[in-house]
Amino acid sequence: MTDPMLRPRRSVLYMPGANERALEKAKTLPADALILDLEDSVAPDAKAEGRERVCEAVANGGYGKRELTIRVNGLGTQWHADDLRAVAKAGPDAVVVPKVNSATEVHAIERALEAAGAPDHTAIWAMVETPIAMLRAHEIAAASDRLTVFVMGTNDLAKELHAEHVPGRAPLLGGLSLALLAARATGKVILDGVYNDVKDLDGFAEECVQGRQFGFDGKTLIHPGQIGPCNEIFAPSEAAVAQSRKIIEAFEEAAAEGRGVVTVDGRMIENLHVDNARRILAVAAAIDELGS
Ligand SMILES: CC(C)(COP(=O)(O)OP(=O)(O)OC[C@H]1O[C@@H](n2cnc3c(N)ncnc32)[C@H](O)[C@@H]1OP(=O)(O)O)[C@@H](O)C(=O)NCCC(=O)NCCSC(=O)C[C@H](O)C(=O)O
Ligand SMILES: [Mg+2]
Repeated sequence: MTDPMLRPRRSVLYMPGANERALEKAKTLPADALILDLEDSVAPDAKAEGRERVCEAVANGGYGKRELTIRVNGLGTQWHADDLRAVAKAGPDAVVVPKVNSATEVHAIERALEAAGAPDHTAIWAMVETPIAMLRAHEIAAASDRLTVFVMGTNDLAKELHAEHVPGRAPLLGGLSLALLAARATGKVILDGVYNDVKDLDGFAEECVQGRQFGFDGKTLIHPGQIGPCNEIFAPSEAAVAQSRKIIEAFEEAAAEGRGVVTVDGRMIENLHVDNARRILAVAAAIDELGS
């Protein structure tokens, strides 16, 4: 794959790091990426055991092409430093750090990974999930090249805002937009937050469509049943791929005749639409490559 930023991250499944059955089951699930969690889903008494278990899972492998990440406990917790040291040794594709609130914190994480000898391929995925992180989203995203992905923490954000979870997510839209603006301005990938009602697949699909329309690259998930619909919704549709090919072809024909603008199906097409069509084809090709 040419561009690591184009790696498919439609479906990114969290699983409790202390749950051996889930860690094993994940090897067969069609998620693009996995987050082996040491934070919210692991009880304080099980943190040390969970840490050992997820690091062992990464070292043993068996997850195929799925991108493998570990979510550590947050800065300022009693587990953070030990988690980072263990993760640096295990060398997953990324370390997911919750509640990142400033560029200074990103630099501290970066230094800790370097000091612990983390391999270069272990990226930082920063969770943005507090009001201050929304207001500082750009400084956080721009703080490091090692930070490649923003992950929305919409449960924590709603909690901090004293907001209610409602269909359409009106109370969260300001924060989602700020994080998206920051991610796009700095060339980072950005993943939408989780949908808590694992039985409500209609509501889940609606939220996936909303996330895709907003511009998110994919969504974080909590249950295997959410993977299939999420993969489908975040992949370019056959119609979008066909339309992209048509746009590129029509524009190239026009350009050969010295024209910089053309219409396709009655709509104006300029260079920027062609760039977008090429991006859609590249995303579709990366998804095909993953499946092969
Ligand atoms: C939400 C769950 C607690 C539901 O669990 P359960 O009722 O046991 O589910 P099922 O009986 O339907 O499970 C069916 C089988 O699937 C396996 N399973 C379930 N979830 C996962 C998973 N996430 N990864 C892998 N495998 C999974 C079960 O083991 C069953 O397998 P089998 O027995 O072989 O049939 C549960 O789904 C769960 O724990 N989900 C993850 C919770 C989690 O990780 N939470 C933390 C991340 S979300 C977050 O932190 C939010 C963020 O920070 C924010 O602020 O927004
Ligand atoms: Mg959270």
